[in-house]
Amino acid sequence: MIIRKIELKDFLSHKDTTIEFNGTINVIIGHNGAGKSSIIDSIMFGLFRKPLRDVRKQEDLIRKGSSRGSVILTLENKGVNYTIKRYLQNRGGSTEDTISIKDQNGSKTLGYGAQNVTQKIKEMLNLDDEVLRSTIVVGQGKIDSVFENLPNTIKAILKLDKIEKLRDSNGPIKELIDEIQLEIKNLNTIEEWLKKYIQEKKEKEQRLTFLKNELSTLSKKEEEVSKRYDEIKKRVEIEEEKERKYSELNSLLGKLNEEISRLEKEIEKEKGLKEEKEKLSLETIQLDQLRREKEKLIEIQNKFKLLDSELNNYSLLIKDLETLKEKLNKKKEFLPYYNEYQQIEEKIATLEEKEKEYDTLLKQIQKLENDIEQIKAKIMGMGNIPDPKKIEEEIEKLNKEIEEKSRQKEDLNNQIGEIKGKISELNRILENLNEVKGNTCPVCGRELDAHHKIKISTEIKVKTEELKKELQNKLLELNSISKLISDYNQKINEKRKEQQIAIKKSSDYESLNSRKEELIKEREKIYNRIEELKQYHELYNELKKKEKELRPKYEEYLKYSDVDEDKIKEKEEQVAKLKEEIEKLKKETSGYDKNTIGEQIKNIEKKIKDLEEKKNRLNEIEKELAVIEKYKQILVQDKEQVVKLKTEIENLNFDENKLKELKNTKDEIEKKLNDIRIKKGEVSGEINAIENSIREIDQKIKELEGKLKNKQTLLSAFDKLKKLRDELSETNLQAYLMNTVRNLVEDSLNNILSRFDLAFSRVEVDFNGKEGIYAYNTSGQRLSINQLSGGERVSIALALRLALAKSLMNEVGFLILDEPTVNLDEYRKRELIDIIRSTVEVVPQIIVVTHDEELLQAGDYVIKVEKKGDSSKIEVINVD
Ligand SMILES: Nc1ncnc2c1ncn2[C@@H]1O[C@H](COP(=O)(O)OP(=O)(O)OP(=O)(O)O)[C@@H](O)[C@H]1O
Repeated sequence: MIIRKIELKDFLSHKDTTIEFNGTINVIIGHNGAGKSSIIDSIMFGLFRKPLRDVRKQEDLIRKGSSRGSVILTLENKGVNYTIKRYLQNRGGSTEDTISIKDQNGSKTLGYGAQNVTQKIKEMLNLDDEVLRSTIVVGQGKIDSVFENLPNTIKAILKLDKIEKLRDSNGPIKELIDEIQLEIKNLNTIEEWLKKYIQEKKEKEQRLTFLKNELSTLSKKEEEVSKRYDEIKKRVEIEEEKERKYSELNSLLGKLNEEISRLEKEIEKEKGLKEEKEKLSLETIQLDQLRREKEKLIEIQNKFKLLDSELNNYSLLIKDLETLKEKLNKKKEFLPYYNEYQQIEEKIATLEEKEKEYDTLLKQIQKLENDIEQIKAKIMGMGNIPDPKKIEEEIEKLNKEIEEKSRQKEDLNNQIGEIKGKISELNRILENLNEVKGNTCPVCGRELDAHHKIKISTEIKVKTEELKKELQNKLLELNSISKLISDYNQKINEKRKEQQIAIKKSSDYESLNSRKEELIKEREKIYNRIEELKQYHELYNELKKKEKELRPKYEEYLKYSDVDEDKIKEKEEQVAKLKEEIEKLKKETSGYDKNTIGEQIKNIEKKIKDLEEKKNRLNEIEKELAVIEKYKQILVQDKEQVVKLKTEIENLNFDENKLKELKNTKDEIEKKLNDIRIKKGEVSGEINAIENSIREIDQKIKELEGKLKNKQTLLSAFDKLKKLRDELSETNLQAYLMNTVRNLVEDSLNNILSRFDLAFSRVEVDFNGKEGIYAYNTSGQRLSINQLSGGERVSIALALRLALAKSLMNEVGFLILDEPTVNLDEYRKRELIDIIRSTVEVVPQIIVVTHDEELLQAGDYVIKVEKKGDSSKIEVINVD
């Protein structure tokens, strides 16, 4: 396992640093305080959350000014990367640490949380931070601290503490021994119990035999008594059956005698009932007669009622007849008016059409007059309409003016162009004149002297001024003409608008006028038709007047129009029929008094009611007599039955005393049988209980015997464990292991030292000696570590750390050294450089932190650390 990369965020002096360890010997170089050791701290923090330096609390590792920090450490083992993320937060913030693996199959988280991650790393490296600090992570100036407590370091690497814990007096082996001892003690007690149970079983079996004998004697007795009991029981049952029958027949006999005396009492009533029947039959003979009488009287009473109503109807009919006759007279009186009215109506109907037309025409005339008046008003409202042609002429005139002015404008533009051309020509001459080198006049071609130059120049300037003035005037003129043209255009626009309005107005005027003419023509036509219709209209009015006058008489006639001679005749017939009817009723009711007939009916009804009650009683008596007749027959049968029952009772021959005697004997035998059975039950119960108890004892014996089977095994386990505990003691297995390791480390150490070019023949590891390590010089003298020079000590210490790493810490592939050259002179330093170079053969990766530039010679990958402001920065330097 080597360190591939470390990424720091706000960790100690590092704000944001990423370092890759790409060399075999990676040298981290920088001035004091640059932030080098912080990198080692971060590696240790990444591995175990414990920096190399002492900090009061973990928050002190966060870069000042920041509230959180983090370290991401990447380790590599045979092409597989492990990434450990550790977080620091102020005030208890929480972000979980993680460890994840990344190989060709992708990445996977192996653990969450600070403790889990640390545990995982311990398992991967197979050691903890303590061991790492005492061996391959070396703090500033602490290379030779490895000599201190070497045996303990090795014990920690070998995890001998775990063996010690195994055999501890509270440890698991001792615990097991105690448990087994206790178990054996328990088994001894069980053995005693077993003996007791066997004895108990024996006693119970003896008692069981005795009880079984007794049970068989009792069973025989029971059989014999039971037989006797069955016999007597049968006899009792026969007598009891007789007893039952005897009492049944007696009770029947009693019931029959009771019935006979009840029937005889009922039959006695017969005579009285017959006499009553006779009497009532005589009395009720009149009932039908009375009923017929009553019906007759009711009929007469109804006829009286009908007569009253018919008399009333008669007087009403007579009244109706008179009214009809009066109406017929009136009808005749108003008939001529009615006929006249009818004729007028017919005439009006023939005129109705024309009258309607007349009316409509009058309305149309009214509307036409209105429309004509409105059109006239509109025409008046239009006022004078200008002539569009005249306006067109004015526009023509204006267009001509514009043409004229445009021509003038064009002339002026030409003139202005000319003047401008002249001015620029003169300017050009003037410029040329100033620049002329030779002595020929550019204007006239004559000799050009200074005087001539001045003269020409003055002339040109005068001329230019004149031209400019002229140009000014022309421009003014051009301006005023342009203004005139735009005024004319403005006027033309206005005239065009006027012209459009005039055209619209005159077209409106035309259409209104023609509409007016049309309406006047139509009005004339209608006037003519009205004239034609006037005579009919007047006739119509006259007829209407007459119709109105006749209307009341016509309506009076209508009131009686439905009356005629037939109706009167019909009424008269009705009167005659009713009169006949009345006469008939009077005849039928004669001889009766209308006022007393009601009273007569009531009296008869009372009598009928009385007789009906008697009739009911007569019916009841007849029913009772029929029942008595039946009773007589039953009585005869019952008496025959009594004789039969008495013979049957006699034949039974039942004796009550005999039954009593038999019952007593049966009770005695039954008691005896019960006593035997109770005794038998008791004996069986005891037998059962004893058998159960024997079964339970057998079960217990079996269980105890099962438990005792282990006793031998436990005894031998007890001996073995005791022996094992002895074997694991410091003087046995641990001593053996330490000795083996000692040999291993010693061989490895000598092997490494042989490459360091030191003047020792051999180095010895001795855990018993005070110093732990001894060196033999070439003369064979044994020297303790304290007797060696500082440089020699550093060499041996480094070799020892490497030897431990190589022989005992296979999983770790790196060595970290912080400022290893402190306290070394120049010569030793150079030696150390050689040694570090040689260590590469032992450990695949070395990380050295130093401020000493000389150490650069040892490295094949150099990382420079600098403090810039408050923050550390790193830079990879090419060593060459
Ligand atoms: N929590 C912190 N935040 C910011 N800076 C810190 C913090 N703790 C310590 N420092 C500073 O970090 C700097 C680097 O310390 P570091 O021990 O890594 O230096 P170095 O390069 O190993 O120096 P030296 O060779 O002197 O040991 C020091 O200047 C120290 O003051």
